[in-house]
Amino acid sequence: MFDTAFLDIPALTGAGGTVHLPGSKSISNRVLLLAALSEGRTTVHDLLASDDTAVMLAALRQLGCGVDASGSTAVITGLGGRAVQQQAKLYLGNAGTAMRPLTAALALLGGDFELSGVPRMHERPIGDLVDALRGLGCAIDYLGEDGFPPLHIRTGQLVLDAPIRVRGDVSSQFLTSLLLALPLVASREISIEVVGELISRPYVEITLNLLDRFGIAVQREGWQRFTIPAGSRYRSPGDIHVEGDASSASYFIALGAIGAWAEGQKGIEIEGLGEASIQGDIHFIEAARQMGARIDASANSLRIRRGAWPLKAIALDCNHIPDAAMTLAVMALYADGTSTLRNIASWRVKETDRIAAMACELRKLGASVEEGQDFLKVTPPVLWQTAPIHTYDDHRVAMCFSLAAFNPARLPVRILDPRCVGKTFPDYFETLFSVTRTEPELVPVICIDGPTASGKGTVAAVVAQKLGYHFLDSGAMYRITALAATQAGLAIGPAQEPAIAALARQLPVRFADGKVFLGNQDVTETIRTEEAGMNASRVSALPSVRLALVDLQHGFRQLPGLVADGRDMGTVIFPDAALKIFLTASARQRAERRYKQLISKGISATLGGIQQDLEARDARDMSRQAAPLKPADDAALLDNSELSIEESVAQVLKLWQGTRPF
Ligand SMILES: Nc1ncnc2c1ncn2[C@@H]1O[C@H](COP(=O)(O)OP(=O)(O)OP(=O)(O)O)[C@@H](O)[C@H]1O
Ligand SMILES: Nc1ccn([C@@H]2O[C@H](COP(=O)(O)O)[C@@H](O)[C@H]2O)c(=O)n1
Repeated sequence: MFDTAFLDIPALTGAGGTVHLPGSKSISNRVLLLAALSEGRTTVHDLLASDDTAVMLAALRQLGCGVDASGSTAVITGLGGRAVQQQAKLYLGNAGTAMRPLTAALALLGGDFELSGVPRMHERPIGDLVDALRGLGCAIDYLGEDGFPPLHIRTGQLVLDAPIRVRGDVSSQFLTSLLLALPLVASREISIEVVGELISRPYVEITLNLLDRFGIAVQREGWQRFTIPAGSRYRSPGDIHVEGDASSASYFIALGAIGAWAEGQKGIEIEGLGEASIQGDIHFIEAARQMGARIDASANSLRIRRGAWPLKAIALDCNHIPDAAMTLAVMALYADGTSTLRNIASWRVKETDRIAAMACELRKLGASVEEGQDFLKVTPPVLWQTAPIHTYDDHRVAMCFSLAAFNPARLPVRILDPRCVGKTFPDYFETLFSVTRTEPELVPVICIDGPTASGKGTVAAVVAQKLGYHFLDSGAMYRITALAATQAGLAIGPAQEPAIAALARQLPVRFADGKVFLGNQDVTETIRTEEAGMNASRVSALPSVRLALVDLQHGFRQLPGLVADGRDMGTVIFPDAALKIFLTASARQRAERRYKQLISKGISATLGGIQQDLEARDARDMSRQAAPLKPADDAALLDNSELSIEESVAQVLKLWQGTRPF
């Protein structure tokens, strides 16, 4: 997951590859609750591991439920219809799929519970559900504003002899919550009557489908009346599989429709989700087809390719695909006219006011947008612009706007707070980058060159981490080559140059979990000695060795960007880098830093000896024929003798920001 303040996505030019989707959020949290209410153990496979499921699992644990979760599998030992803990304070983040059903279940079970969430959760209405539950005799108080969480639930006096009435036109989750919870008290037949037009019906269909899997056969009369038969009891199915998230699929379906693919590629393939899905958002494929996407669908997989281009503008009632429809709003940027998305009033009470949010952010890109209480009209930009995209702690806003990176103006897109995708798709951006491509020159590179122990590696690694970029420690390549040569019995010098270059071309180097491997050998520490540095300096003076390592270094230039440190990053390897820094410090300072570094590792050294060594190494690096150490003509010079690491990093980031179009 990108845990950075922002993520800059370079302009993207193509898409192709296979996507494995995370499990559906809607199914995951419903299944967890049903498993918790059932007797016995349920093994949930392919469970979504995300912020929303994490809060549900934590709440179930607090209620005394057995939870053994690891990766995408969770074994739930159910409560069998009663909360073991009669008292708990549950924090439910921004997970509507946890807040609403748990409110209903705990109100019916009775006890003393407080349910709260993030500030936005306290702005999301729950009054219609509370009214319906109060009508049954449940005791629920508002701890803040009336109609909104946080809530205090106590034991009430249930009266179940009349049909329960609930509004269906604000959120279908109120009906879903009652349907999931009422079997707890179904000693007699219980009916629910929906007041108003029921929205987001496909989500209610998911609920009915899953209730059926857990032994509850709800009878339905149209979309107005639902009856839970007398004597209904939750029965664990034992094992249950969660299908891939259809709403999350929408970004990759759009990607297939927008991104041209290379000759011979099959477009975007999505596995684990197809026409047999029980999720309403699977109908997004029909909308995408209307816009021009070519989609081949089987029961459990989808293949998407670009069809009509530009996409065709649409006018669509999106009530049946409320979440995935946000993706259409961004696809509309690539359409041949104005697209209208209607019947989307429910967007206003989601993680954020999504109509307002989408309108505001689409305008930043240059689109003309008309916004109504329940519709959005999007006309593509005449002139594309770029600006930081605010994401409102809403995972879908963040994921949708990544698609703007295909803009014809080839502008990068900045997504603020990319971590918010953790709600449903923690690895969204990694997955995106694994199936997109761009021209190498569009992948930004920051080069930090300079003499030994100036702090290049330290600063470069922190800058890379703050930007979510890849990191190339090019010095390690020479250190490893020198080690490989020594291990092969080759004397480091011109006589063995062809043999060492041959070794370098095939160097079996691997970087994993902060470690460096030469073949299967962990050489992380071995290459860090002063002797290894000196050998690296000698080997790096051999021109054909340098040449042999060029492709390996170019290979690090991957989406979304690269920070590379070394001696010739800006002058030779990445001459087109967007930012080049030449980082220096006085020889005395550098010797002191290296001295402290070695002493802290338990390696004995003298300050004088170190200063002599590093000056000798710098002299050789600067005087060699091939790619000598020197600032690139367009490099910014940064002397950090008097700067801390944090100050050096801040300086680099400031210079970097100066190169960005945001
Ligand atoms: N202001 C500073 N900026 C960067 N590093 C600093 C600073 N002050 C102290 N250091 C320390 O200096 C030491 C040397 O830094 P680092 O290894 O990053 O240098 P380098 O230039 O990459 O060296 P080499 O070229 O030998 O790999 C580290 O222990 C680092 O923590
Ligand atoms: N781009 C580079 C990087 C390093 N070298 C040589 O390798 C030696 C070790 O580098 P460290 O950054 O790990 O200290 C260095 O002294 C250089 O001789 C290089 O030539 N080009």
